[in-house]
Amino acid sequence: MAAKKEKTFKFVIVGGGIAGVTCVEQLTSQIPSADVALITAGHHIKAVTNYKQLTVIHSAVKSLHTETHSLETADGRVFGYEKLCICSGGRPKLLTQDNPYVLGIRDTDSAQEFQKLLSKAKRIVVVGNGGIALELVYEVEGCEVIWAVKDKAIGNTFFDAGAAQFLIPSLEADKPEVAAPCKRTRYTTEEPAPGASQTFTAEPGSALGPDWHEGIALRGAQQVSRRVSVEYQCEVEKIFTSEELLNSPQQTLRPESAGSWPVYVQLTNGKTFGCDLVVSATGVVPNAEPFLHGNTFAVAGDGGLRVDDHMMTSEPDVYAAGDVCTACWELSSLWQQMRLWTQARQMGWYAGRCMAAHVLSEPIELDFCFELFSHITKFFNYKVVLLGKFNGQGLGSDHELLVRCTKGREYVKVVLSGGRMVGAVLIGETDLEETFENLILNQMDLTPYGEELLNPDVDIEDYFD
Ligand SMILES: Cc1cc2nc3c(=O)[nH]c(=O)nc-3n(C[C@H](O)[C@H](O)[C@H](O)COP(=O)(O)OP(=O)(O)OC[C@H]3O[C@@H](n4cnc5c(N)ncnc54)[C@H](O)[C@@H]3O)c2cc1C
Ligand SMILES: NC(=O)C1=CN([C@@H]2O[C@H](COP(=O)(O)OP(=O)(O)OC[C@H]3O[C@@H](n4cnc5c(N)ncnc54)[C@H](OP(=O)(O)O)[C@@H]3O)[C@@H](O)[C@H]2O)C=CC1
Repeated sequence: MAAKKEKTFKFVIVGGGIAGVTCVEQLTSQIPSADVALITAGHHIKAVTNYKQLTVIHSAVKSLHTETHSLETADGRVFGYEKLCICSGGRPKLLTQDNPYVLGIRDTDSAQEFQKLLSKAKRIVVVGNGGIALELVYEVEGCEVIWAVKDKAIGNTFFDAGAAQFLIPSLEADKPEVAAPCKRTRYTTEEPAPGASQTFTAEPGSALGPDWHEGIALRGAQQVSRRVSVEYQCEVEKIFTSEELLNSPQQTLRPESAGSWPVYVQLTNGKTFGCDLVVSATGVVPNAEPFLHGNTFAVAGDGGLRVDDHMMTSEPDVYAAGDVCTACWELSSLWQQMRLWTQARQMGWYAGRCMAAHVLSEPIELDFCFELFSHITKFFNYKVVLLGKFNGQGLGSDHELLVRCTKGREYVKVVLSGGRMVGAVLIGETDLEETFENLILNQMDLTPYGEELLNPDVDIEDYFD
């Protein structure tokens, strides 16, 4: 690299999302005198990073040179590092690039863009069957929603068909006046400090995370409340603009409909829908590219930087955490990676601890939070808790399920393998999460209890205390 290093920091963290900020917090608490730089492309950083030794640089990293331990930012500056942690997150894996009618939702800017376009929309098509789609189809009002999913049931990334069936009536009912309470710490974003170095580009900001739609009106241009039609087992065949459609020789639409919408989505089930906007809620791609060129990072099949049980990539002194990385250590049989806020925070925290431990030559073991998968969220105004191998992931036919369901109130599913609990899905106010978490962790043989385990007349909490 020709340019001279402006400064060499002990620690450099790239990315001001939850993973990067937690990593900084952990490093500065472990080694308060450490010289730390946070380099981030977005306008905002998550939460407060109020440490004297912290230098915040608002610019995107353009290239990384692991041999010289340096990186170059979009505004042409070069910084050196002793240890680096890449927390550059992910971006939406869009159905198609550069189509103004196809939108992904990731950060504040894209959510505002969606809100603006929605306010003029009468019909939108939502494609995808994961977290964003589940939240959107429930929250959007004043607009018809066509929801196209690949699977036989809704919410494939979180649920099985039973849970989906439990949830579906909520899409048809009116929303309750009072939303289920949120008992989680809320994070806010911080404006850049006055005078802080920054270049505003079209760079991605941090992912929105839990509760992102609270306080944002997701309202379309119609007088209807919620109206969702689900198109099952189909994918997008083609997306046309109105003009393309009118000029197309094989017109598949009814003539009266052609030309009345700005964009049309042809699905593999043979149906074509005109709409004002297509939301591509089709997953995330790790933001690893700026770091790859000229280096020899090991990259996982999903495009993430492979990390070991110390959050280290294959390049010396380079760590990674959050959505950009792929956990490639020998995983616990009860944990799997999902690109979630909680995991990004746990990884950032643990990466910070590992970096500090390595500098201080202290031993460090894989954190306990990677023992058991747990995720608490809210879908369709129900509290949802997912534990361990909640969908029998990787168990093949070697598992049995116990299910208890009360329509409109709760859905409880337990996954057992060899008589031991290995996962659970809890929807509604079940109060079972703590007991089940313990039963999964202690791997007690539950064979003697059989179906009694879910007997609503047995106070299971007392039973296993
Ligand atoms: C709409 C939405 C709702 C969600 N809801 C939930 C939820 O309810 N529960 C849950 O658990 N998870 C949820 N998630 C997922 C969760 O938000 C993410 O998994 C998590 O925030 C990822 O954090 P991160 O720090 O790894 O990445 P990000 O938040 O993406 O942060 C990456 C940071 O890196 C910066 N950056 C990127 N490239 C560069 C570069 N080249 N140079 C410098 N900086 C760079 C970005 O500006 C950003 O600051 C949601 C995600 C979305 C999009
Ligand atoms: N409450 C929560 O916990 C929330 C979490 N999130 C997180 O934010 C991130 C982004 O959310 P989201 O975009 O919904 O990602 P998800 O990974 O949750 O879901 C993506 C969905 O899109 C499907 N899909 C992928 N490609 C296509 C395609 N070409 N055509 C049709 N469907 C496709 C996937 O199916 P398949 O799985 O078969 O590939 C999957 O159903 C995720 O990491 C998610 O976990 C987001 C919102 C809320």
